Amino acid sequence: MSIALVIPDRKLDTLVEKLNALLPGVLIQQWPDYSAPEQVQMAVVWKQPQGSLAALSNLKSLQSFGAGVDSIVSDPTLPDLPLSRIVDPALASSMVNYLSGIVLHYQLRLDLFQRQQQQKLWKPKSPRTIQQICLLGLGELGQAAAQYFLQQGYQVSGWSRSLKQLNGIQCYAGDTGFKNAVCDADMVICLLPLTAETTNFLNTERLSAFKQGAILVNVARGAIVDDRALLAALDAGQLQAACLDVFRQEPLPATDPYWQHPAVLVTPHCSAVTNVDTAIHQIVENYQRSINGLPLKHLVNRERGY
Ligand SMILES: NC(=O)C1=CN([C@@H]2O[C@H](COP(=O)(O)OP(=O)(O)OC[C@H]3O[C@@H](n4cnc5c(N)ncnc54)[C@H](OP(=O)(O)O)[C@@H]3O)[C@@H](O)[C@H]2O)C=CC1
Ligand SMILES: O=C(O)C(=O)CO
Repeated sequence: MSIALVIPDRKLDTLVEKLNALLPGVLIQQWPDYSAPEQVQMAVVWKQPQGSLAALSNLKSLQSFGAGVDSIVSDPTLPDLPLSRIVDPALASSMVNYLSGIVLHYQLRLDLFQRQQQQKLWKPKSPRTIQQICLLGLGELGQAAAQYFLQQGYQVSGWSRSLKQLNGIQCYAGDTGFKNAVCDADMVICLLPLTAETTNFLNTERLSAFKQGAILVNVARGAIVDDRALLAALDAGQLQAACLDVFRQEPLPATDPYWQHPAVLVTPHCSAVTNVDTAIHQIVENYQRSINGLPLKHLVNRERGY
């Protein structure tokens, strides 16, 4: 009985400690130093190197250590096994917290006042109007954010692959639905998964469907945005600002124009990080399900890629 952790570049002491406490007798092995790879039934994976699961000859299931699985399913050596992802109210609450802070940041014009401070410029201005917020993606995180903003009194629209019916939220799907979802929104928040369909999805044409002067917040994945199109839309004033938490290349290279752009707020992929204290329960439950031949919770649809 064993679990393998294939999570490079992260300190895993707390995760190992908690797994040992909750699953006594289960051997926790860490890539690349597997001691008994043939004993591993479940692998907990995040940005795993290609081939890192090859030695796990009796592997039954895969558990992502995060919510988005793009970096996992893009591995051509990934075995064709059930893959589950993290769905955790604590993750959703962390995302909602970040997004509520970002809305206030722009409403209070902190972006402008920060620039003015650099010039020692004392120039008061009344708050920005943010009345309608659009969520691209109405899944676990998108719906949590949509419900929060609705409770705060904003008008909320949302867009997803399949059409939803959510009280108080204007829901849309499909190509024409996209335009209707974004056209009146003062802020558009991207919470789509990165898949073949969503790569470079926010291109020139789609950004031009946004309301003039809208603000884009991307907390999903960098490659969903066509970076050149976004920079052009900002420079032309089609968009007023962009808050970016995720990037095509992370860490964001020092030469990237986003760092210096006056209309861009860069945060280092920190809006919702997996909380070991809460996510551990899903990992343990899925391990127990896996060894008992039960379906995992929060399975990824491998064909759709999310
Ligand atoms: N920055 C950060 O720290 C974090 C970022 N993330 C990112 O957030 C993403 C969303 O997470 P989560 O809410 O849990 O994901 P879900 O899978 O629960 O929701 C995804 C939503 O996107 C919609 N969608 C998928 N593909 C399309 C498409 N082609 N066109 C229109 N809508 C589409 C889905 O539609 P439908 O409902 O019809 O299936 C669904 O509503 C993750 O994939 C991850 O990349 C997650 C955690 C932290
Ligand atoms: O869980 C995810 O998908 C993340 O991006 C965590 O940072």
